[in-house]
Amino acid sequence: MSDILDRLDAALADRRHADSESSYVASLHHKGLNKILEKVGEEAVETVLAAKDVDSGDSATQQALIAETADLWFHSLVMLSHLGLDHRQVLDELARRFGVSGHDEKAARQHGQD
Ligand SMILES: N=c1c2ncn([C@@H]3O[C@H](COP(=O)(O)OP(=O)(O)OP(=O)(O)O)[C@@H](O)[C@H]3O)c2ncn1[C@@H]1O[C@H](COP(=O)(O)O)[C@@H](O)[C@H]1O
Repeated sequence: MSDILDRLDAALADRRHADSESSYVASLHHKGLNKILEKVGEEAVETVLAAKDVDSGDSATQQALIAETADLWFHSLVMLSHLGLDHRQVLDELARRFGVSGHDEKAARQHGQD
């Protein structure tokens, strides 16, 4: 999986300063962080709506959710790229969390606040 993420991040870096007319990625960077965040929010909402529409066993609604999730991931990667970050830091964070129960992590956080 991370092969396509590596390739996509390389493409995002390459397209960052391209011509906005020919590159959607360049046009997002050109419009700035607020536009990119607006797209992330929009794609998050569309993902939630597509998930609510999934009919178990119905491949069309499942495919619609997959497409919306891909849009969300893509725009999230553009956001990271705009801020000088990339997917590797996110994967590292997921790796760091791997095997740590969310309940245990939350309890440790709350304990630390006492
Ligand atoms: N993976 C993607 C990708 N996924 C989704 N999109 C675009 O994201 C947009 C989705 O947003 P919407 O559905 O809201 O479309 P829209 O209505 O046209 O958008 P707005 O006008 O509302 O901003 C569409 O234009 C999609 O084509 C993507 N655009 C580019 N990529 C990758 O980025 C690379 C570089 O793209 P360019 O910069 O366009 O060359 C491509 O080769 C791909 O690998």
